[in-house]
Amino acid sequence: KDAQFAFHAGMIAVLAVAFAFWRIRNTDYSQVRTATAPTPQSGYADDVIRFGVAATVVWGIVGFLVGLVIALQLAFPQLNFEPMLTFSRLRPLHTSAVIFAFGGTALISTSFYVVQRTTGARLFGEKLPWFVMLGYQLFILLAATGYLMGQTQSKEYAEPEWYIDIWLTIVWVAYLIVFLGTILRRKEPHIYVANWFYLAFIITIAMLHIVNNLAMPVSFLGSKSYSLFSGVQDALVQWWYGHNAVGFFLTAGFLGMMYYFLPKQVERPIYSYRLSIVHFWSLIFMYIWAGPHHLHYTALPDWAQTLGMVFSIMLWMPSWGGMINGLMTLSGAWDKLRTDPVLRMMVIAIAFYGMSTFEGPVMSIKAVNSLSHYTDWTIGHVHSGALGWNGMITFGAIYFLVPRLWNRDSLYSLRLVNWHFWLATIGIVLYAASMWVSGIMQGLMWREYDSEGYLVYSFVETVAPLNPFYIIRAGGGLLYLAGGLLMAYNVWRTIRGPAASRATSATPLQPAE
Ligand code: HEM
Ligand code: HEM
Ligand SMILES: [Cu+2]
Repeated sequence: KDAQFAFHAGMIAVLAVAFAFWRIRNTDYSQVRTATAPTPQSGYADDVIRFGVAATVVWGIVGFLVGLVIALQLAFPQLNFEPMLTFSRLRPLHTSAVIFAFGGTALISTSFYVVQRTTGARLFGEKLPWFVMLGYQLFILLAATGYLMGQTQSKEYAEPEWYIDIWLTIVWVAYLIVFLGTILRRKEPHIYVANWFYLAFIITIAMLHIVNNLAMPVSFLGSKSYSLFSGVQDALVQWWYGHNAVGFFLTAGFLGMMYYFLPKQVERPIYSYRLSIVHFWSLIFMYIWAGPHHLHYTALPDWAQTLGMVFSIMLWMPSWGGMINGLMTLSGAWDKLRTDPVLRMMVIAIAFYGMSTFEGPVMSIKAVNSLSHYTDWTIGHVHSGALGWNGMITFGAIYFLVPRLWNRDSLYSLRLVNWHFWLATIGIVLYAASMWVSGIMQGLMWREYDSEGYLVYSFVETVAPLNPFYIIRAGGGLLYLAGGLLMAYNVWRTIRGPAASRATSATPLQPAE
């Protein structure tokens, strides 16, 4: 019925034919004819993780690059010259590329790594993990090409249309089966806390995704659909989803990453295992109620807004429980920060996690939100969490994983890691600081009245002064992107470099770590 649907159908047809050819060329027919069962694989399933780690690096670069482009488009509107590449289409491309492509692929890859190492079991299913990984990449490609063609169902962070949502649901259920199946096969009676965080992320995202995307397609051969909800109910469901995407995708999943890679890198056990359990349960029970802080001063009933505010403020405690647990894991080993740039990356991630989860509860207070809402302050808050916490902890995990997955003695260059660290950190500071200034300025100008009760500034007069700050923000983004490119080079050289001196090419199953 429409060009977007036709394009996606064609794209899937081409990929399916290519996959069929690949299968035919790579099938061992001698085995088929003699009907011998393929030899069961032993050791950890790491191929799929190697693919995922490489894809994470690529998606990171793409996402940061598109971020830089839209930052420049806000500073220099003349850059909106081509309909497919306008700000309105590239913005969802950016948010999906960084959150779902970069963050999601990092979460799937690290969860596959962590669950095997902490259970002493091989990933459940031989082909299923590959189905999850490649199926998820297909979801990203469908979403991204859809945005460029102008497709959206107008729900932030849930823009793809119904058929892409259904595909993601299938992939996500397979992900749950792989993860749970591996846990059920564990050789270790105890389930390490990182797996709890990953599991909470997988289950909750499934629930949020399905409910928020309930919709009726106009035609089964067209892309347009209508949401099951309307009006304020639609808004509430959308921000229940949006806020918990932050809580479970960008927080719980990445805490799973922290709880494995940080103790491994410091070579110390987690500071307090009891604290990790307490803050896990309080985090997941509180996050789910805080969504209405995105709808302050809207048609949402007042009591619901206050409820969202109260739960947001309470969230401060479980959030900082995670931060304190991470930082205190370093007690007695702080000197390692001087020599280990990978550890430094993880620690600054935790510091930014603490900062953005302090800022968030403050912004959820209705009096503060009346100033910050709709302004660049929100954008600054988003990126101190996203660049500082999600970005940095992922970089740390990548630097940890690459030498181990490709069986190398060490990374190609620790000096480059150090450069990456400083470029990214200065980039974040420029980004967050410029957005605080422009955001608060914007908020104050919008609410300034003269003695007769008239607004002092017209809207356009509040836009013009933002320009210098948008240029500073783009500068910060450029530094962050440059750091990402150094990482890509470092990862590439590590993979191309010589194999480890103690060569053990296949990773055998080891007792749970
Ligand atoms: C080079 C780095 C980056 C740059 C230059 C950049 C730039 C931008 C820009 C210009 C916007 C639109 C702001 C507006 O509409 O006023 C934006 C939005 C957004 N970005 Fe980034 N970004 C970067 C990295 C990231 C990363 C790594 C993440 C997540 C992991 C992220 C998540 C988001 C989100 C969630 C939004 C939407 C915010 C909202 O609607 O409140 N960004 N980014
Ligand atoms: C206790 C933790 C947190 C609380 C209570 C919180 C609270 C808030 C509040 C009040 C807003 C502004 C809503 C508005 O005025 O429209 C907001 C926006 C946002 N926050 Fe947080 N935040 C927290 C942590 C984080 C973290 C760690 C991240 C990222 C990793 C994050 C990502 C976002 C995003 C993406 C938005 C923009 C949503 C949008 O309008 O598109 N938050 N948060
Ligand atoms: Cu929220």
